[in-house]
Amino acid sequence: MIRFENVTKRYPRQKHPALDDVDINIDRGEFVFVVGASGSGKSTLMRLAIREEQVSSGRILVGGHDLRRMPHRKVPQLRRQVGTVFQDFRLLPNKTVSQNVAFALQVIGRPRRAIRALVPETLELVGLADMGKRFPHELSGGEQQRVAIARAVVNNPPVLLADEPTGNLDPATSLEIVRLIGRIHASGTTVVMATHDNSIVDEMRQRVVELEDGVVVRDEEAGSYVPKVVDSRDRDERETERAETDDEQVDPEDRDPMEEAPLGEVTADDWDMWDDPDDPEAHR
Ligand SMILES: Nc1ncnc2c1ncn2[C@@H]1O[C@H](COP(=O)(O)OP(=O)(O)OP(=O)(O)O)[C@@H](O)[C@H]1O
Repeated sequence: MIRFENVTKRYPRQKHPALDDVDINIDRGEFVFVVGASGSGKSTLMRLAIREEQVSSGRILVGGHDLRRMPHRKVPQLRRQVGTVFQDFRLLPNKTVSQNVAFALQVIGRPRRAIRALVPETLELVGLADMGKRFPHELSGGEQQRVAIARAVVNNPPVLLADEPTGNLDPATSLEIVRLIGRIHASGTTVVMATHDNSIVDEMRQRVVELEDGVVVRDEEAGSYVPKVVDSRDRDERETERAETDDEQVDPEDRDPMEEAPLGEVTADDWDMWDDPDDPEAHR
């Protein structure tokens, strides 16, 4: 379903690659935790999988489609097949809970009748049946994350990517969120979740891929996670390196030429691309 083949990602002017020769094969229906210390490359892996970034070398296949060769106009189509959830929820503050979830369907042109049915159904799935009329600021962090999850799955994508979805939540709420994602997985969705929260990894007992400085150092079925204590000098050096880069202007030459395409560009016939009958890889 998602295949990273010898993937290396170098950011401009960084001494070390963020990902270095990474090989991971995620089959349809799997639940995979991507773990590792801060800066190990987890978010980079996620961003590459939705083509927010491009690989420096190697290739990534999602549903059999080589992301390097995917035309720009197909990127919104890819992102409709891969629901995403982030640490900071990213809800639209001026829209209600229902409107936030409905918006994900409106931008892809789903008919009003379908939206009216799907939104309450999905809010019920995430345990927010009675909160459709509230605004994000009237919700707890855990509730906001449930809305974000509802928005990510309302279109029933085959894949859910969650990048530190519990990073802003207390331990009890984190567990509720990861159990909710577990239920979504049980209904057939392939889930990839980046985290450095060992308690949720240990609770779920799913496959664990561990990154260290951009390299896969462990790939284990039903794994657990014992975070390594990072030498504070190493961490300080890395943070300084990152800060120096952030201060610099990015040369336009170094920018990803495939900037994010607006979701509104998607047309109905783009759906065909996902299940390409001529593509032997598409159903892996
Ligand atoms: N846009 C960027 N430009 C330059 N370097 C970057 C960029 N994004 C990430 N990096 C560098 O790539 C490496 C991997 O970062 P990444 O954000 O993928 O790690 P992470 O494991 O997700 O960390 P965290 O858990 O703190 O989010 C780090 O050294 C980081 O400084």
